[in-house]
Amino acid sequence: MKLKARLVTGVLFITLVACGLLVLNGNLRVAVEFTADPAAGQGAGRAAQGAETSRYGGKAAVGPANKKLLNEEYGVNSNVSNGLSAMSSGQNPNKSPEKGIHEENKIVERPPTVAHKLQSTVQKNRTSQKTGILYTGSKLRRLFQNPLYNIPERVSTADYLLKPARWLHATAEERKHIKLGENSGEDDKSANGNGGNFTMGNGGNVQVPVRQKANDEESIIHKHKKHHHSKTIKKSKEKKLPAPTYKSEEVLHEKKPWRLLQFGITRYSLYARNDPNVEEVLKAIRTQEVTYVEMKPGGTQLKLFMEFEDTSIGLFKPWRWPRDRETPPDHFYFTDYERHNAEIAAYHLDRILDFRRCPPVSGRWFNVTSEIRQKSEDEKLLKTFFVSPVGNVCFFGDCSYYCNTEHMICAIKDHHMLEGSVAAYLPRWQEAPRKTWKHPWKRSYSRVRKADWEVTDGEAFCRQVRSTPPYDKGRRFGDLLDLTVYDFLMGNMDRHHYETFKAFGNNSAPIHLDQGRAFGRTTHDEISILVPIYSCCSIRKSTWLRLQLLAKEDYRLSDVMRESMRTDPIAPILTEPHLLALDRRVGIILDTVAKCIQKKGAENVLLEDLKDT
Ligand SMILES: Nc1ncnc2c1ncn2[C@@H]1O[C@H](COP(=O)(O)OP(=O)(O)OP(=O)(O)O)[C@@H](O)[C@H]1O
Ligand SMILES: [Mn+2]
Repeated sequence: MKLKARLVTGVLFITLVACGLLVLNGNLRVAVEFTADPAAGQGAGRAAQGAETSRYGGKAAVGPANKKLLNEEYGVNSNVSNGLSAMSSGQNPNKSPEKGIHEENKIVERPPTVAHKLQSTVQKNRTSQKTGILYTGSKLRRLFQNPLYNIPERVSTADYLLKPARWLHATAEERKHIKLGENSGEDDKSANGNGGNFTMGNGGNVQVPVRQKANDEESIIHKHKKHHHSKTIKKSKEKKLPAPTYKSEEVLHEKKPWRLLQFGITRYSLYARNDPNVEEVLKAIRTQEVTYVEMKPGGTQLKLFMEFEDTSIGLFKPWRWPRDRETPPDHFYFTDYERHNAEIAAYHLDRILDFRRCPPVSGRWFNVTSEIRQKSEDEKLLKTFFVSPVGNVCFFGDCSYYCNTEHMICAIKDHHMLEGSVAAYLPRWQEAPRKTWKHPWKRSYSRVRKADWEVTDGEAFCRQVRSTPPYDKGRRFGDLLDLTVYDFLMGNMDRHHYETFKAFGNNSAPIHLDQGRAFGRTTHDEISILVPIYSCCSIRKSTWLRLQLLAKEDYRLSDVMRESMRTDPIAPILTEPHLLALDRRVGIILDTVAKCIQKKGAENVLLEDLKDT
């Protein structure tokens, strides 16, 4: 009770401070109300409304200053510029690139969550209280301090994915409607504040629910529990392990960064810009003892579930070939090897584009014997281990592609050491079920057949997509274009499906998973990935502005990517030619958009997601 009282007082205090800042800074960028794609939908409108009445929100003070926001204060040209020339234009001496830094203190970020506050001991040791990010390099720092990366996010209680997180963020009144003792994260319609307006499973021929993954995901948990806590888990329950029960005290005492990170998942992103748990989770992935390993069923190539000392789960993908090996030109995208370093680079890119839709991923060296083989009870996996003629420990596992002796995965250092990537795992399926959607511009995955979009007029195909749920309203169409930008930059042709959390219905950000086939070629830019942007002649405004920033010398994408990945335990993650390809591709996107704007006018091309009036 005492703790609860203190918590309420703390939150009230934050609200007061936030409101104070709003009042004091009439021309503040705080005024820009940011809902992920407010342009479009009722859904987003509802979210915004929710945010206004939320105790974190306060009324947005919209001032005339915001109108000048784009061209002056973001440090980008809001007039239509040629992408390649923007890349070489350098900085306008009249507009200080540092402006964002000086004004930093005025900017109200998403307020610290209660989960963050609970972690105060961890935060105390951080070098940067403000951002919670340990960056030393100047360009990345400058980028994240730019106002474009400090647009406040209006997150309301209802926007949090997990029930304990909603409870932590709720007012006393709202808490009455959140029954923590109950299991499912989905059933609590009263608490998610959407008035039953979720259109889950809404029809339309673009969406294709694919496969039930619950069993896959539960399996590691079952086996692990059986192994370590066999007394507490009854056999009869193994088939359908319930989601965790949440008791308020348990929630309040939650200290594990991986769990606190999950509490930060919202309708808009997997983590907040200032969430210190991201770095904490990366640190945990890099240093924690591996306690259990099992093959992840499903998917085409070998992946391992890995459980760590702190009970968190990671998804491991192994080193397959050297970083400078290019995908052979005759290789189909669907037969290409997955690259662990692509998964790591994709996480950094996602974050640098400010999407925050990809779970944190880190590289790590593992001892194949002591940290994989000896930690597994998975017979199917164990029987594939062997020692190669030169004495390296190898295995190949069980999967549909490349799981055979010809494609073995071998230790590449000291006979035992193997590099891999580990992605922080999303909340368990039972707690937060996800829906899988077919990407409308999915490739055919056949050597001979063409996909629909390849044999249909581009504009007509785009119109068809835009008139079909979930792309007809809400934020999803903008998200699809963001995904296009993301995939084009990485050269990822393997985006067949994407996932969202069911609890959010149609109006939520997609989760960026499975980038293992990205970063395959350095000299080739796969223009067909850009087709959605090209044939719809559309892009999200905030993304377009960020790309312009990343095209500038002071924020150059290759430089911030290099810097962002420098601290990874298996750095360098990308070779220089891959980094330089990123800059070239930024130029291509900006050129494509510039041509669209010339043809159709900015108001018809840019999807407004920055309300500035
Ligand atoms: N970090 C994660 N947390 C939770 N689930 C994940 C995570 N990463 C991947 N998954 C789940 O595992 C599935 C398979 O992973 P991934 O797509 O990376 O492997 P894949 O072998 O490329 O699969 P596919 O052949 O289906 O493309 C994903 O579709 C997703 O549902
Ligand atoms: Mn895949």
